[in-house]
Amino acid sequence: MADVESTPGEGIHIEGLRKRYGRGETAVDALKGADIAVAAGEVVGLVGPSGSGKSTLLKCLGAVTEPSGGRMTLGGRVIYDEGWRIPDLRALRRDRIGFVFQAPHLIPFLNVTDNVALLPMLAGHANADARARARELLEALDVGHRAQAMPSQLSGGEQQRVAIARALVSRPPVILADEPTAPLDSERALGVIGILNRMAREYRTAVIVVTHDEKIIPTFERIYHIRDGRTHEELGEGRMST
Ligand SMILES: Nc1ncnc2c1ncn2[C@@H]1O[C@H](COP(=O)(O)OP(=O)(O)OP(=O)(O)O)[C@@H](O)[C@H]1O
Repeated sequence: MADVESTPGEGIHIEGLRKRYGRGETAVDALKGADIAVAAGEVVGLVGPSGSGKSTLLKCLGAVTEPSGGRMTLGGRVIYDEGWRIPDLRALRRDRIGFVFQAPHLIPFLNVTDNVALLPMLAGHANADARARARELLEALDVGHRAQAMPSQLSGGEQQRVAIARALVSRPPVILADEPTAPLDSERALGVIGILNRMAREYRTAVIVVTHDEKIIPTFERIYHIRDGRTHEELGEGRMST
């Protein structure tokens, strides 16, 4: 949408991504060469022990922290390339990256539709268009009947679906989900992963799920393990049924 143009539907790719915090003797190399390729429509897992660099990688992927080196392309557009970066990372975050967190973080004084429509409205889209797009997504996520409700009137699972609608509203080429199922029981956790798989396919979005959750790890076809700042790809059990 808005300021950042790209070819939609080409996923996210990083090569040799590095991140050093600080300098001199106290410098920490949190990422030493991370490689990830997620195609449009694909959902992958990202797992790793504490301190391995997961949060740093997620922040770089989400254009929250700039890497020290390496390359990233998103939706067919180069974002970072060995010290160079696109000028407007804020517009990129707003328009081209969807975030889903452990807690839904809905705005309590806006109804469900406006929670989903808020970002495109702030980005300058007509309110009616943004709300129509929000309602379409809420329908697709089976919460269309709650479109006028306030967040506090929704169940936890409904709130998480609204948060997924909000992440998709700008049709981002990538969604970054940080422990999206941690507080949920098995059935609800698998429900959320099922929805992310369905939405990835329908909206041609690449989805990266950072997780420790043993309930959902068997659902991934591919998993990136991060250890000591480097990624290793493994085939998962991929027992997804959506
Ligand atoms: N702002 C920072 N300044 C200096 N070092 C940092 C900073 N942020 C993270 N680190 C270091 O970088 C390394 C990777 O940290 P990161 O937070 O990415 O790990 P993580 O895998 O997300 O861990 P956890 O699962 O415990 O959150 C760690 O050694 C950490 O101490």
